[in-house]
Amino acid sequence: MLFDALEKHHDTVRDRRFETLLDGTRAEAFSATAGDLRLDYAKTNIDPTGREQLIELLNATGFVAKREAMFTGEPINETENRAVLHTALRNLDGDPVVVDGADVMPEVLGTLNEMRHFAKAVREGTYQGQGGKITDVVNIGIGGSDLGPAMSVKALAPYHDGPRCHFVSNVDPADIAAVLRSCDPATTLVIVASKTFTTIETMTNARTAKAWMAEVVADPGAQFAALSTAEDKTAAFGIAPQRVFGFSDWVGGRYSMWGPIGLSMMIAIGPDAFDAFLRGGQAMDQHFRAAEPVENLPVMLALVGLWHNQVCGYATRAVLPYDNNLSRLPAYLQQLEMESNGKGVSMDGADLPFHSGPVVWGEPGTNGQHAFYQLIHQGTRVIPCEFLVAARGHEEALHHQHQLLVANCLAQSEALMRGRDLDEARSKVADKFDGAELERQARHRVFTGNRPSVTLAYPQLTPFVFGQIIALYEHRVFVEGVVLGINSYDQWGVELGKELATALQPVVEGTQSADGKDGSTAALVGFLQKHGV
Ligand SMILES: O=P(O)(O)OC[C@H]1O[C@H](O)[C@H](O)[C@@H](O)[C@@H]1O
Repeated sequence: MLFDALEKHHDTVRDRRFETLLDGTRAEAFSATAGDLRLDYAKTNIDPTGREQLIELLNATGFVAKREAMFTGEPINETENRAVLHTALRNLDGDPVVVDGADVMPEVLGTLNEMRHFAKAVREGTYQGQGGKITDVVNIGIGGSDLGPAMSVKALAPYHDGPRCHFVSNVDPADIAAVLRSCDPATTLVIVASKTFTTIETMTNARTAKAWMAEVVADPGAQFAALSTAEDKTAAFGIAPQRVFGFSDWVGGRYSMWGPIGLSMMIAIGPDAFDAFLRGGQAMDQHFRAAEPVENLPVMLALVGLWHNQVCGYATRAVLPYDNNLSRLPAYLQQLEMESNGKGVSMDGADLPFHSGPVVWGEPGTNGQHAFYQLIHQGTRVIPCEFLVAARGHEEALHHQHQLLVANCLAQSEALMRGRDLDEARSKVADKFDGAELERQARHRVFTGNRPSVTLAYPQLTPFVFGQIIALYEHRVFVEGVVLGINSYDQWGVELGKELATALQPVVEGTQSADGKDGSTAALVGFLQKHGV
């Protein structure tokens, strides 16, 4: 089996204290830098042999050829027979990328230019709403058409000098109603972001927004823009072609914010800062494509992930940004990683003989410290943690607070590694208790330690650095997918629920009976109907 040798090796290192591995050279040897990023994975129990075995495993998968196949536009999304080319969206120098015999770059760069013109016009007021300059932008989308731009606008808040941006995703009317209540229809631009332009939540919200606008302005369609691969459908919705920004099916939804789906971000921070974001992604692409495995950040991040999930058996991964502007990063990564690598069969359709990708979750530090870190430190399950931390924030006058933030981040990874043994715990409470009570109290204060973490450090969350970070995570998903032998670029697992929801709608509305539904579903429908659904 794929991970047999690694599992055997794990048996030989599992009881070794991490801190005993940390001699004078390990911190450098078990970290990697690229561009502005430093990835430290020294606080794990991966030793030179383990790392060698992980790299051997990677090489045995034909990784180098597969990486090249992705960058050169081969249809590596085999179940949908599509190329996977989000990297082309940040290929700003325009080197040809050929799909089905044609270079896609002229069109990519052409659309990018159209976006720049439109974003500039919105920001400067040469494009206006029917009541004057645009004050608010409402992006209506879900999944990849929401999480990327919503997370980014928050991440790059210090660079936000355009109109206010709002994001509506949920079909729950509470979401759109709250946003629309805060906007003036005469000065609002609505962006309908949907790769397929069929997603029921997005289309429902888009119709609601159009009706809201139609109550006030004469031509609501004139204040709508669309981001989609389905230009026929955007026209049917009444959006003029000059405000439709198209892209191709080789851009996966969860990889799409580098192109038209990033329009709200571009309007918020301006085309130049958006370019810097793209340049950051491009710099990471160049690094990922060329660097040797041990120096390659996405490769090492992926191999560490595989070690923890598939070899050590740790089922989840906590992402803990000590950077409040990255508060939506965990949600974004949940889609990126879990929709990509949450698969039960390998590329050829056979059952996966090991676990697929981990559960990804998290919240920013220091907030999480006062909530769920208890379980990370003392719970019975080991949870590998990924810390993100900047040397500098953007609030120069409050730099001392930033230093406290950094100290907390470093303290957490140190505490997870070192722990606190019974002797130390005893000495902490020896002045308060004695005898059996001292023993009992001390045991509650023991930290086992040996809990792994990686830390991604960077100078400051600028658009350029942010681009590097996101591209790093994207390529990590690719590497993990290659080793697991799965297709990271489809998402059939979301289909069944969609189909059943469509079938259940008339049952919920009461125009169709619940007969034929399972007893639990029928009883829940009955309860909700009794209470007015
Ligand atoms: O952009 P859309 O076509 O509206 O799709 C929005 C989202 O919905 C789908 O169900 C997929 O699971 C996501 O990958 C996608 O990002």
